[in-house]
Amino acid sequence: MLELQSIQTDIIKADHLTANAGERVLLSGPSGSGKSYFLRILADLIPWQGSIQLDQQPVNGFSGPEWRRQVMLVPPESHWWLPSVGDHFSHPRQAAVEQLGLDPAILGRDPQYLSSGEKQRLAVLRAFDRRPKVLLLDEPCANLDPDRTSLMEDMLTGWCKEEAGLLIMTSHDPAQRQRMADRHWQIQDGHVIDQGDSQ
Ligand SMILES: Nc1ncnc2c1ncn2[C@@H]1O[C@H](COP(=O)(O)OP(=O)(O)OP(=O)(O)O)[C@@H](O)[C@H]1O
Repeated sequence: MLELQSIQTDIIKADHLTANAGERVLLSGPSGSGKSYFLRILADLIPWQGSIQLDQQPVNGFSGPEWRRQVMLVPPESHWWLPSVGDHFSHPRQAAVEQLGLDPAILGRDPQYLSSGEKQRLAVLRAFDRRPKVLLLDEPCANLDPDRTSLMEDMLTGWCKEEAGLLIMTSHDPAQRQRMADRHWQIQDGHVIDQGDSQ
């Protein structure tokens, strides 16, 4: 589904990586190794050389906005620009909001008063609404306690299964990798290496 070949920038290299629909790929590496940067390459937000294909179609076969709708990055700091949280969703999301451990009344609130963890969970739900094929998440559980982390992991796993979506997420947590990873990509000395399903 997603295939990368000979990716090269000043900071990151990747020889050949593939990931399939429905998979959960966990991206690890030391702090500052380039995990967030690599997600930005996949979203075609920074210059890079090489080849990235989605369903055998190269990036340049898509307009920029269409590529980023299909290969969607949710950064750790999400942006909210409408008066209430619910205004950002195309259809009612009460059930999903509850599944993430949030009070559905949050949909009526002003986004500027949300906590980091609330914003993080709602940003993922908002991304689901746009039906991406690939979801790129930068530490989606960074601001969540263990219970909410577990709810988020269940929701992400459900999305991969139900939508045949490909999830690529960064994580510093080996236990999370053990729970979630169908495939483990690791950044070592500037190279992104597929460690298979090794935990
Ligand atoms: N657009 C860019 N151009 C050049 N260098 C960049 C760019 N974006 C990030 N960097 C640099 O790339 C390096 C890796 O940063 P990045 O944020 O990707 O690390 P990370 O692995 O996600 O770290 P952490 O685990 O601490 O979040 C940093 O030195 C950063 O300054």
